[in-house]
Amino acid sequence: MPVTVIAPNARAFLLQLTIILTWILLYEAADILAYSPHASLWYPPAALSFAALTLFGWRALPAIFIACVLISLRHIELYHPADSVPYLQALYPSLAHSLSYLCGALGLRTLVIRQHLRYTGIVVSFLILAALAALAAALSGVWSLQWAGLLSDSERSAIWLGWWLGDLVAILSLTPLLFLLLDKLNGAQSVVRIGRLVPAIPGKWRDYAFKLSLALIAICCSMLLAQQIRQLEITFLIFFLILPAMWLVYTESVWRSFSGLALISLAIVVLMRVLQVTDYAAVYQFTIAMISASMLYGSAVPLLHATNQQLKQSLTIDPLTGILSRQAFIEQAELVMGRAGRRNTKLCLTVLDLDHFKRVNDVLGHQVGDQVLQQVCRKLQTQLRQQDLLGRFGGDELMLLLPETNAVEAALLCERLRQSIEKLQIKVIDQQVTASFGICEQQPNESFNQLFARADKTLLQAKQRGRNRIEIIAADDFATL
Ligand SMILES: Nc1nc2c(ncn2[C@@H]2O[C@H](COP(=O)(O)OP(=O)(O)OP(=O)(O)O)[C@@H](O)[C@H]2O)c(=O)[nH]1
Repeated sequence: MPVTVIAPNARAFLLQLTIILTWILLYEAADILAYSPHASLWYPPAALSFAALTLFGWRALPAIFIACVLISLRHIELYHPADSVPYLQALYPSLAHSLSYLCGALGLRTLVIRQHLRYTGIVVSFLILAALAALAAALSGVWSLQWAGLLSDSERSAIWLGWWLGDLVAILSLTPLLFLLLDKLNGAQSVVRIGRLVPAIPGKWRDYAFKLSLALIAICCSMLLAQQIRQLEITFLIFFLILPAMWLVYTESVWRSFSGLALISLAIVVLMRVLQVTDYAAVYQFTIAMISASMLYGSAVPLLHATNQQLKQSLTIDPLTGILSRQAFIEQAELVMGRAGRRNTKLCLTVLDLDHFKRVNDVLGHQVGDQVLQQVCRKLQTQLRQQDLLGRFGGDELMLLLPETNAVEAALLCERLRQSIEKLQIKVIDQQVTASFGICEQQPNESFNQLFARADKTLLQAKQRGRNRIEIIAADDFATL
């Protein structure tokens, strides 16, 4: 298949072009939803500016600035054709927007890079810096428009709050998804790699669609009621949206959660416009802001869950050999022994230890020693039944619990195991790596510790009697195979 290689310069140009076009497209979308001049219910270009400047730093500045200038010029031509606005002054709002978001984005970049922020740290910093950058963009934006002669003093004081909220709501609800999309576009090389930080959660699309539909139904119902009844209290019904939204975020991947969040915010702003409930714009804007912040915090839950799973796994499984850790082996062995006692069935515990393993390390090195341990464990595992338990007591000492097995059967199995270790053909100087086994059959009401102590003593016997051998205690007597 032919492979297209894009030169770095062409790649950079494509990136700039993509940002400019997307920015303009988002501006047009926001313009449809503007409810008063310079005040949108939700202003997506701000989200793109913040996301692109955070991910690409200074490199995204030209694209953002050019997009702003183009839009400012068009805005002046459309809305102030008669005014003699010097075109140079049209640069003020573009500078105000670009520089405000650049400061916020650079702040976030610096924190992520210098402080090695973890996921929740990134979320908290993002929320604070997004709010500050949006505030700076709104205040400098209205001032710049006044300086350019496009806004009066009274208009300036009337619109800065709506401007701020519109920007902030869009940033909180759309930037997380834009972080993921732009990072993918950038070959997962960006500073904020949320997609990498949070593990993927496999889930059915049908379940995701169900949760998302519940959220959309909650939005539609509450907003229709608000339109019909037209009472402020009724608009607060939208807060119930938090239930499906949090269900979504706790149980789905960040990609699905953040796409859902973008869709939820889009549905609210579109319905606000369609149902003509813009009188309650502030309620809905605060709802989006609160839901977004909660979903962002909530998206740490799958991460915590995955970390817990990893921790649990590392406590249960011995990382070197992949067999049960000592603790996990003892816990499971006690359960199996309890069951055997109740059912009155036979059970054996074997403790085995590699012979002269210290020599393997001394002669061949610790790394080879590790490989020998891994090889031995793999070999043992292939010869055991599903109900048998294999665990590492520590060092080169392993434990093997054999349910529903009497001493004779255990001895036969262990003899096969002993031979298979011998056949591994790991030689140290002139000697083969072998193992010694101590087998004990469980006595009535015997605890794990008591059984282990006896099996360990039996192993010692095998070592003293020459190694590479099996010793058994069937009842109270020693036997040698
Ligand atoms: N490579 C490696 N070596 C380990 C590990 N854990 C313990 N050891 C080494 O395993 C050796 C265990 O030696 P011992 O069981 O005391 O003695 P031995 O040389 O096996 O002799 P006998 O048991 O008496 O046959 C020590 O040298 C430990 O340092 C490990 O995870 N990896």
